[in-house]
Amino acid sequence: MPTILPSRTMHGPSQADLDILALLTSESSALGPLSSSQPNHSHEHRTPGKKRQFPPRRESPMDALMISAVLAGSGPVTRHHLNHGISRPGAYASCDESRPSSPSRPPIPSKVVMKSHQAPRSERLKVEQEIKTADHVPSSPTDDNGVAIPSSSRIESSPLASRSPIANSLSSSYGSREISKPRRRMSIDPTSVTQTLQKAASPSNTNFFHSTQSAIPKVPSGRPQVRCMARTRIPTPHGEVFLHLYHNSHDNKEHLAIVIDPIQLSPDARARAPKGRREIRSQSLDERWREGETDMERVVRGAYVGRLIPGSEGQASGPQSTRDSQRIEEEGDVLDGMEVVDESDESDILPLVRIHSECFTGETIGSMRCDCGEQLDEALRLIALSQPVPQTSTSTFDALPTPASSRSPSPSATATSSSQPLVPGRGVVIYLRQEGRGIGLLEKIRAYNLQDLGHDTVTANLMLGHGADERKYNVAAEILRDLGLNDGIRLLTNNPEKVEGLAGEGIQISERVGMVPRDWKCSHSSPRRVAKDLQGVEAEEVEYEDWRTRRAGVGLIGAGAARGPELEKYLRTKVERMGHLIDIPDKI
Ligand SMILES: Nc1nc2c(ncn2[C@@H]2O[C@H](COP(=O)(O)OP(=O)(O)OP(=O)(O)O)[C@@H](O)[C@H]2O)c(=O)[nH]1
Repeated sequence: MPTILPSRTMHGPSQADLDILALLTSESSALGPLSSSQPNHSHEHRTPGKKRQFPPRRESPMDALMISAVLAGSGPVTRHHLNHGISRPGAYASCDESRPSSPSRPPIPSKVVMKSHQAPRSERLKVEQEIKTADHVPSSPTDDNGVAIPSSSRIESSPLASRSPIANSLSSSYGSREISKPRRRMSIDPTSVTQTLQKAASPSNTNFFHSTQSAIPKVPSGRPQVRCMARTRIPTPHGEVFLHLYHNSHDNKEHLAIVIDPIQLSPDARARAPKGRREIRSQSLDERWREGETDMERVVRGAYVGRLIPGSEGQASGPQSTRDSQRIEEEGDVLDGMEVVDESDESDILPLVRIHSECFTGETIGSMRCDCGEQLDEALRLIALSQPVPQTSTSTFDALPTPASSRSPSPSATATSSSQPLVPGRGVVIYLRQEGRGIGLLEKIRAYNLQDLGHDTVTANLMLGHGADERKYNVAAEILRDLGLNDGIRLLTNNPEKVEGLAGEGIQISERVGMVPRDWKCSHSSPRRVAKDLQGVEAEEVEYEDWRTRRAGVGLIGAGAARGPELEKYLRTKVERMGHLIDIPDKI
């Protein structure tokens, strides 16, 4: 009877099949022997009680990447294809694939193909060399003061123009990402200004602007120098503010000033403010940084007036002295040899100032170990609050701390109780990077653990070998001076050391305003308790005021949802332009 062979046997293995089988099962195979060809350990000589000896493990030179690529029929792959991707054209574009607006997209092949994003190293080095040569400017141009203008400060008309054809062609074939290095086109990084300042600074100020980041900053003997490097408008729950970033010659921290000055932003606020009110502006930002700087350079660093409008070029500010004399001339205050009316004498509220020290835990993760987050929020709210102009001149107020002044009413209380017309609030939060009262975050975290063992904040600091409070206020004083806020401010604090520290640096503090925790305000002025005795609309109003005080800001963790057209645009851009993995809802 004929034997019925399985179909595979009927066709019989080809010579190629047999060769592959031989290769895979041989001892020298890269994949190692198959189980059927495992060495038979039963033949090994085994001494009783001794562990069995296995031959040394052989690492396969093949890896999953290679195997899957080979199986997908993508041609030769080696493990040295670092930075080469296995990708289908159109990969990462799952949304785009279904988009009707991309009909020109080529059909997606089912086969995976290898696509190199990188040229061979020798060619890449060649391109880099080309670019370096193209960027090299043999003789550095100088500004009018003879100070060399570094390449970072020059506007380059056409960065690719001076490259050789080979660099340009390689640039296009490899994509600009690989070959173009980040380049600055405007003098927003004022290296030349640094040099100018270094000239002006005392010889000991060689670390000004920290040209060597790793160097331990030297503390100059005199007052620290500060410079506002940039400012920008930020919309907040308390209105729009101008964030100023400062560098200084004392430490290598970037301290900040959050300026609230609505007259710079809204004609309505300007109209409501007393006529002589001056804008709070940084002198160091507004001054000329180098000869020939352009308006656009000034606008980009924030030295502009009013607000920036999309599509416009912005109106660059002039150096402050020029602006002031221009303003006086425009307003007709200078009349040949006649009396000059100083409008600044007109009654106005003094700027409210808060010197705030950084607190990552309180401000970022909403730690309830301290009220720093709330204080920051509350300070901005109080500064932005419209208030009546005080009846008596504040300049006669005793500024120095007294027990009575620590209970000084907050501006909100004054604002709501008075029937006087209100003027827009103004002032600044100086945000000092003095985490943990100057000991830094690491040490503060350690201090928290000691506090968890029962010690208070001061003892914990001392146990770690620190002072109870290691903060200084000299940089803050210089920032206030730069903003023109050194001759009469209201200081928002309960901390007498701050008052003394600032006064010692020459800042004239006309009044101290208490920084009352919101919860205390609620329970001590007891709107809820009062509400219990009230009925109807009145009770609702008191309760609403209580809620409003507690939830004054929406920026803090757990305090509510941030919302607004600018935030919406920001989120949309992240999704549409930057590929963030989140769907934009139909209706925001
Ligand atoms: N070392 C240490 N620092 C803390 C602790 N809790 C908060 N801080 C820091 O304290 C600083 C805030 O200082 P506070 O003493 O709360 O307040 P203040 O600014 O001196 O005083 P006010 O102006 O009245 O608010 C921030 O830098 C916080 O990081 C703590 O437990 N230990």
